[in-house]
Amino acid sequence: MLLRAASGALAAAGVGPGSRLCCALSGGVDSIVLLDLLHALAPSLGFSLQAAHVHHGLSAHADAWARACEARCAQLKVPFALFRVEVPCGDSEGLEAAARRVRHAVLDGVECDWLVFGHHQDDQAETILFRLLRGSGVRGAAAMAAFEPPRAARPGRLRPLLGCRRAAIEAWARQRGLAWVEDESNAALDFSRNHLRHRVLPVIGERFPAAVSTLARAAEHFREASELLDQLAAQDQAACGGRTLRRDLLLALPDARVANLLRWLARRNGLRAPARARLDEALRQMRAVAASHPLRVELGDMACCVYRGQVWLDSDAADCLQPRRWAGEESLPWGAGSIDFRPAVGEGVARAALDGAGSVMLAMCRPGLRMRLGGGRPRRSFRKLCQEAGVPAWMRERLPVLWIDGEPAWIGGLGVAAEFACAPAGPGVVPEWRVRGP
Ligand SMILES: Nc1ncnc2c1ncn2[C@@H]1O[C@H](COP(=O)(O)OP(=O)(O)OP(=O)(O)O)[C@@H](O)[C@H]1O
Repeated sequence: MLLRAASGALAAAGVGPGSRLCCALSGGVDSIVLLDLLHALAPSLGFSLQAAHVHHGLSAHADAWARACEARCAQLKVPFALFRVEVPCGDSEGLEAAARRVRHAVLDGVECDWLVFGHHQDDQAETILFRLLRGSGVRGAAAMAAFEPPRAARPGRLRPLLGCRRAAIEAWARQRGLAWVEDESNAALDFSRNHLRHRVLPVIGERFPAAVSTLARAAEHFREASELLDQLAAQDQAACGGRTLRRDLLLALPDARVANLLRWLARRNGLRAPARARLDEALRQMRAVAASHPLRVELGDMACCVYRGQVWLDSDAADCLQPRRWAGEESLPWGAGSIDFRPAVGEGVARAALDGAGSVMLAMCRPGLRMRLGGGRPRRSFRKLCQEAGVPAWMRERLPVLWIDGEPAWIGGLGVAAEFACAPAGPGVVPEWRVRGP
């Protein structure tokens, strides 16, 4: 039964000949059984198997767990990797959460297609209950996925035992005579999760004997709903103009859809989704101020920026705006956006000034920058130019400046310096700044 469930879950994720699996081995009964099952399935499904243990150094027994994992892998002739990590103390989310974050980060670096975890149905029920009690939304209530496909350089995640009960896993371990280690923290009732496991779920089970599988089923419904919300966010993003959103189109959407879209954008960029109250505040301000008013609202790991009719999420510290040499490229990256250089006639920077220059650099503003924007106009300081053009203070340090032999020739959002401007009907290059969210 357990073997069939695991094999079905692997097949559903497309695991087959050539797939490289790594069993995340804690040494506890769940992952010891998982390793046993994967080892049994590898020849018939044709995947290669390795195992990895993360040594957090937090428990007095940590060395013994690592040795037990290594010994079991040696018995099974499964290649084994041990990772020693340091868990930072004083994490705002607590030691357990910090350990989990460090563990996942190190496991993500394992050379494989799939990391395989021993989570089971009882874990799933505890997770959904725990998250609901913390007021989580649809996404959090979706709890854990049976599989998460590989992303960028990160291996995918598989949880082949997610449909299996803890009791069935323990029964398998006993029947096969497997040895495992007990994590003493699992018995400690002071952790909320353990409290749910040992105190709350048994009481619920007295009245609702199928509570664990029912809660796991509810998680699946939430997962479906969460996927639909993600699809809606992708559609809304496209309808609002793509990577940078058009303010007018975005604000034509109801609040709940704007919030859904901003959360989705944050997650897609590896940032923590902003708290509900911050999102509400961003929306309130966006709706309250005039369309032409620039705005920057902090949203935790990022900020929501509104400028010249565009809205984007900004996680870009100004110090990531690296100076770059321009040597005729069509486009250069600038923060999360780009500067595109468009050949033109009678506008932009004079081609001759660019071609004859010793160095053309794209960089931030430097102290003391002064520039004359038009023939008859006075030379002005950078601050004055920004004030006149209504560039908000938070935007100023991000403005790209094109420096020709150390002189400012163009400032993004402001214009071309009179000395470098292209003559009427002469060949020119127009730099175009494309602001984009992360
Ligand atoms: N120290 C470890 N080294 C390698 N894998 C581990 C380790 N600890 C846990 N795992 C893997 O994670 C699974 C879940 O473990 P556990 O329930 O202790 O973690 P969790 O914190 O509840 O979950 P998660 O780490 O996924 O958030 C285990 O079955 C195992 O596959």
